[in-house]
Amino acid sequence: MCSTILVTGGAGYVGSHVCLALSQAGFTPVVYDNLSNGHAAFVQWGDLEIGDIRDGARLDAVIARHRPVAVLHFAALIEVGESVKAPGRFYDNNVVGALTLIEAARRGGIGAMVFSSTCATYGDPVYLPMDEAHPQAPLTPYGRSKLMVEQALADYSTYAGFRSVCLRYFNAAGADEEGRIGERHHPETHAIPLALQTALGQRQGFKLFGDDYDTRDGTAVRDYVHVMDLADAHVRALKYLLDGGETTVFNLGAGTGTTVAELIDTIRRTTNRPFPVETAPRRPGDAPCLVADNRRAREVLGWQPTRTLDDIVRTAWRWHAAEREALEV
Ligand SMILES: NC(=O)c1ccc[n+]([C@@H]2O[C@H](COP(=O)([O-])OP(=O)(O)OC[C@H]3O[C@@H](n4cnc5c(N)ncnc54)[C@H](O)[C@@H]3O)[C@@H](O)[C@H]2O)c1
Ligand SMILES: O=c1ccn([C@@H]2O[C@H](COP(=O)(O)OP(=O)(O)O[C@H]3O[C@H](CO)[C@H](O)[C@H](O)[C@H]3O)[C@@H](O)[C@H]2O)c(=O)[nH]1
Repeated sequence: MCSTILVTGGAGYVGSHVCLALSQAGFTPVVYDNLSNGHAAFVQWGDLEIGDIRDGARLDAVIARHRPVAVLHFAALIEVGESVKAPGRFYDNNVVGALTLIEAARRGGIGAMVFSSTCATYGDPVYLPMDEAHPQAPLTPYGRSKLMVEQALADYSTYAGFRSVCLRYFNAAGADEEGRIGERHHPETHAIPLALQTALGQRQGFKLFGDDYDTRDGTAVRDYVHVMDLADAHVRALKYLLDGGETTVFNLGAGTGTTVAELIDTIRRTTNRPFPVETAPRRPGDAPCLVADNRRAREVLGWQPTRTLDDIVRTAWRWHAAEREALEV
């Protein structure tokens, strides 16, 4: 089997790791990315086609050239804080872009898509852990842009026979075991890379946002899932669709909650560097606790997250330390 898969946003963090997993599973990824936040050097397992998902004609040409059998759609603007400042950019890129892509896929004879959604579509938790039936009330334009695409995909399935799997990630983290690719966001807002860059001396100190939450140590709880476990789930979701599976949604989280204080302890232990941490006010829009109920992905896809928080921090540390070294050369 060497079916070609169109991977939008495949030059970014999660998409590049999924390309690695696709190639290991015998698929041929073709990355479609405008490189606004991606890196050509992350495209190592197939061709790179530079283009924007809002450019239907360019998509038509790429689909005609490579004849993919399905689309994995990662391309999006992802910064939650930016989305509050510039909602129009997010709706244009994430919603108009997704609709343009779906239409191009259909014109090109593609009948299935795996879509990167997020736990941010749930908003504040009503109950924990959160399953896929949890109410969806996003707190930001970013989360709402993702929910709108989920809803459009549901209608495309019902009324046009275009099948999809929406994968709602919790906190993607970690890196390729061999250090070939990793997390490189500009600007970086995620806790793990920021703490590791502080441990490396690239940042002054780590700001811990809020120690007055109603959690076991007062800091916010998140569900960190290794990016290669996420990648494995994408390959499974793709095979599910190629086998004729019907449109559905899965949570992708490890199912375990970690507080920010516990995360910092793990990072200090792994790096063996006692970097400075300063408590700061809560970050606006942050939920106190987000943990996935991942039973559905386990049962339907046979998915099993196998990497621990230690694996996440170890692989991320290796990646960020190598990035730091590269800067010194
Ligand atoms: N990182 C996380 O923890 C997380 C959590 C939940 C959901 N997600 C979702 O996963 C997906 C990937 O996230 P990531 O962390 O890898 O982000 P990323 O910024 O590293 O990757 C996104 C990629 O999409 C490309 N892109 C953006 N807009 C484009 C456009 N209009 N046309 C073509 N390419 C475009 C960027 O250049 C980049 O390579 C996103 O859809 C994001 O919303 C990520
Ligand atoms: O410098 C920092 C950065 C983060 N945090 C804390 O660490 C936890 C994790 O924060 P991240 O920014 O790493 O991740 P989020 O949970 O905010 O974000 C995740 O969920 C978002 C939606 O809520 C988006 O989907 C995003 O892409 C995804 O990583 C939060 O409690 C946050 O307040 C800090 O204390 N200091």
